[in-house]
Amino acid sequence: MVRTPASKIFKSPATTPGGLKSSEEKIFVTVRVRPLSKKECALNDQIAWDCIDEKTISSKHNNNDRSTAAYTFDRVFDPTCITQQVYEEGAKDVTLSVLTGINVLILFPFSATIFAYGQTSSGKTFTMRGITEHAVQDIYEHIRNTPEREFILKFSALEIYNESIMDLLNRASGPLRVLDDPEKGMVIEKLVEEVAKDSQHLRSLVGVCEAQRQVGETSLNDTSSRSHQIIRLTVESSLRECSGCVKSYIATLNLVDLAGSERASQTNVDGIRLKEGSHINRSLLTLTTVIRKLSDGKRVGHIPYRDSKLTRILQTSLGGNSRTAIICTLSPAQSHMEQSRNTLMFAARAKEVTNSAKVNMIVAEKQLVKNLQKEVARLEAELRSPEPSSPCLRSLLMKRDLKIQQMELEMEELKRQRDLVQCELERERKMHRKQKELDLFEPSHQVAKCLSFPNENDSVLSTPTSQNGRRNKGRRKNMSRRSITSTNPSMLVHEIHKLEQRQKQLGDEATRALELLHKEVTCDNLGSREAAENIAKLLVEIKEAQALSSITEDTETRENTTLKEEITRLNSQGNTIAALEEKLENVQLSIDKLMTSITNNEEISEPKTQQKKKKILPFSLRNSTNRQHLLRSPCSPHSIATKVPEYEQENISPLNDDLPSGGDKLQQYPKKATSSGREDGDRSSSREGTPVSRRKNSVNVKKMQEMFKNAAEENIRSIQAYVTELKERVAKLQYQKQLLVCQVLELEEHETSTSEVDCEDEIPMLPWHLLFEDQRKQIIMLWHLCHVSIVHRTQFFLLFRGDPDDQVYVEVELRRLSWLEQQLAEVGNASPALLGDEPAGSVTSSIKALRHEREQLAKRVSSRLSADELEMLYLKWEIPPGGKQRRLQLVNKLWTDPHSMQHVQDSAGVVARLVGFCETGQQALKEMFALNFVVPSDKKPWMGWNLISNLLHL
Ligand SMILES: Nc1ncnc2c1ncn2[C@@H]1O[C@H](COP(=O)(O)OP(=O)(O)OP(=O)(O)O)[C@@H](O)[C@H]1O
Repeated sequence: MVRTPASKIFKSPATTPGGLKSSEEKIFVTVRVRPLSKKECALNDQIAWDCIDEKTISSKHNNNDRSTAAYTFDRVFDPTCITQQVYEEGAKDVTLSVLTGINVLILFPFSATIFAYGQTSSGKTFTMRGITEHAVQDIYEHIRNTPEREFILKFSALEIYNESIMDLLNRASGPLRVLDDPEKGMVIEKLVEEVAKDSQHLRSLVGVCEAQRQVGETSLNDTSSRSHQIIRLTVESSLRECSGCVKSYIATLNLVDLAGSERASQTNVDGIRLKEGSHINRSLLTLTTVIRKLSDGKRVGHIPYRDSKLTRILQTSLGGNSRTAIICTLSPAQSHMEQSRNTLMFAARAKEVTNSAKVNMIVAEKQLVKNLQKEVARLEAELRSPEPSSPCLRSLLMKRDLKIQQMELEMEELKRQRDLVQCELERERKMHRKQKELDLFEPSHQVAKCLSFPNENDSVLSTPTSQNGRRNKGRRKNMSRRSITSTNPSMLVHEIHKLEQRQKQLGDEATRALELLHKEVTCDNLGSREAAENIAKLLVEIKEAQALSSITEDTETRENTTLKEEITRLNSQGNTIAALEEKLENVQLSIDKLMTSITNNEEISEPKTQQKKKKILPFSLRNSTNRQHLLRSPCSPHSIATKVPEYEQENISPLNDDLPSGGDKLQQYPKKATSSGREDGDRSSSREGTPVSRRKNSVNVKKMQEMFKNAAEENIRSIQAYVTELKERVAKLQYQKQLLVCQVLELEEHETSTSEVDCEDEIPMLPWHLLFEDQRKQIIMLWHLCHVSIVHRTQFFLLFRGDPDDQVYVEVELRRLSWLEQQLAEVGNASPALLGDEPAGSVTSSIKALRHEREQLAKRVSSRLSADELEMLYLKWEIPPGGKQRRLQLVNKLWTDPHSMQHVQDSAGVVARLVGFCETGQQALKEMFALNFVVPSDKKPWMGWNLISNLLHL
């Protein structure tokens, strides 16, 4: 027999089973009147008591004192009542309160007490035996009817004999001490407690105790109990399958069979029996006193629990945290009238006693904490165990892991959303900053930067037809969108207008220069006829070019035009610009011819050359604008200073009034000789046509011819340079127009796709990881909509996890699926076959192919997964046990919820196991996805999907 100290059981709990303060519950008091015994009958003893009804008993022969003649109790059992009835109506509720009356979530001590009180031979032992038997019976019946809970019944028993506490399971241990434990309350030291294996075992233990109890013969009772007996059943209960919380409790049932009060005169005892009777009576007297005091409501005063072992042990049951029932037994005999009356008086007092939890509240709370700590320690130990002891716990752990995973995903999603918001915020900040900058600075600063020619590599206008073009298109798209959005449209318009104005200025200058040149050549026969014709032709062409470029006119009226209006205007002038370009080419050719003709000119006459020299000067000087570097005459200050020092000796003065005076180098020019003017040196006395002067003139003419030639060449070169610049500007204009058209198209597309109102300003590109997340979600949804192979989905999902190098693959996949989805939407039932070679098929065939794929995967379940893994998956994916085709059910659940990333992740995990996807060789697999760049309309197979599926031997 395994015995453990039961001291812990004897404690003083202080709260009710519900965890609340104990209710103000009175002790349940019943009276049982036994039949007249044989002896009493033999003595012709009369029945002194009359059970008037179920609750009232009265004395038959005490008519003089009506006030005490009738006693009312919770129940009065007359002699005909059997013990079962007494149990059912007087003790059962209290008994079951240790089993059903408790619904606490924690370990918690509670006690129920049933005891029999009455004079000797009144039937206490007789009644309590029956009560114990029925209680045991009910307890085990309840255990049988409550399979969800696990019960442990522990048995201990003691007797108080002559004020000594004896262990009825271990009498050899001798008298036991009563101890006051600060946490547990009152405890009986070293009291043995034994686990009852079953009801039979429990009954045998009860039998052992009865056998051990002190019994003696008195004149009133052959087997008179000479001690108070307390049988204690401790019930520990817990839920077999706990769902996250601790639902266990502990409660005790005290079955007390008191010794009977007796009068020595009646029992005719002496010696030991007398002594026993004396102790019995004394302890019963204390009990009576305690009850009387408790019933008087004088709890604030001293309650003499400690005056006897009995009251000390029953302290909790009397006014403590206990449900208590007292069965007062009565002999009906007239001869025991007074004793019976005392019993009834005791019963009446007991009826007024109310149990309360106040007394041991602190102790109970400490106990509560301790019990909780114990339970936590137990659960922690179980969790630490490598092998969870019960399926219930395994399931719990798995659910917890899933929950953690789910929370992690939610956290990731929250982080992603946070990043998006931050990105948006940053965008707003940039917009704000930019707006401030625009307010502060000259627009052209930024516009000039924006409008600068792109690098050769940034072929913005090229169409993305090549593979590289496709790969880069996404980047280009972002780049061009960025360039659009980083430019203020009004600034672009402004810049276009400025450009056009400058172009107009150039044209004007060139025209003026040519007009003068033409005049010089034609009027003064300075050049050859061919040169003159060339210049005339050139002039016409320049004017035509100017006329064509008159598109730049009225810029002031277009200051307020919008970017789109400007683009429309430039578009409408596409032919004009092209014509201008062509015209400029002609101008270039004419200039070349002119250059050639002037260079080869040998027919320039000397006087005309001299006249020409005089008249050329104004031309160049009139054009001394900010564009002097373009048009320069032979007499221009720069040319004179550097190329014709002879002029300083020839006293030739400029004829133009526009010439600058004072401090200018032109003051050094020789004055023209006049009839009225004084001449100095050889030049003053010389005459035109004289041999000397002719000789001199001949020399000078040659020099002048040379100078003119040089000046003309230089002027033409200047015009050439102008034309070249003009051509460049026209080309730039053309380029800008095309760029703007592209940007506007992109802008419109962007506006349509995002519905963002403010797209004209800068929109920072999303960080790749955010873009990836978004694109991957789209892809997952498109896979679902297009019934794409789940192996393909798995491969793609596991291979492309957001690495920057994945960008092109993700984009291609997205485009491909978008196309496919579009086809499905447009054609209705036309869709590329999932695993076939034809890109066009039907939705039905795709679904069929997908179903076939799932069936194939289902066949792999048993071979690829262990039994344990499979069971876990069934549990996780909620495949009911005992169902048909559970493997197929499992596979059919995979990849069915595109909205849940957790579902997708889990699905990919399972499919990867089934197809044997391994982490190695990922790059090679990625390359396979890259193979599928063929446009489906090319009637070529979707190599990516087929190839991978074939590799997986499906
Ligand atoms: N309700 C009853 N019906 C029939 N017989 C009874 C009943 N109650 C008691 N008896 C009989 O009365 C006798 C005395 O009963 P019991 O021993 O139970 O009295 P007791 O109160 O325990 O006495 P003590 O205090 O001396 O131990 C026994 O023989 C018992 O069988």
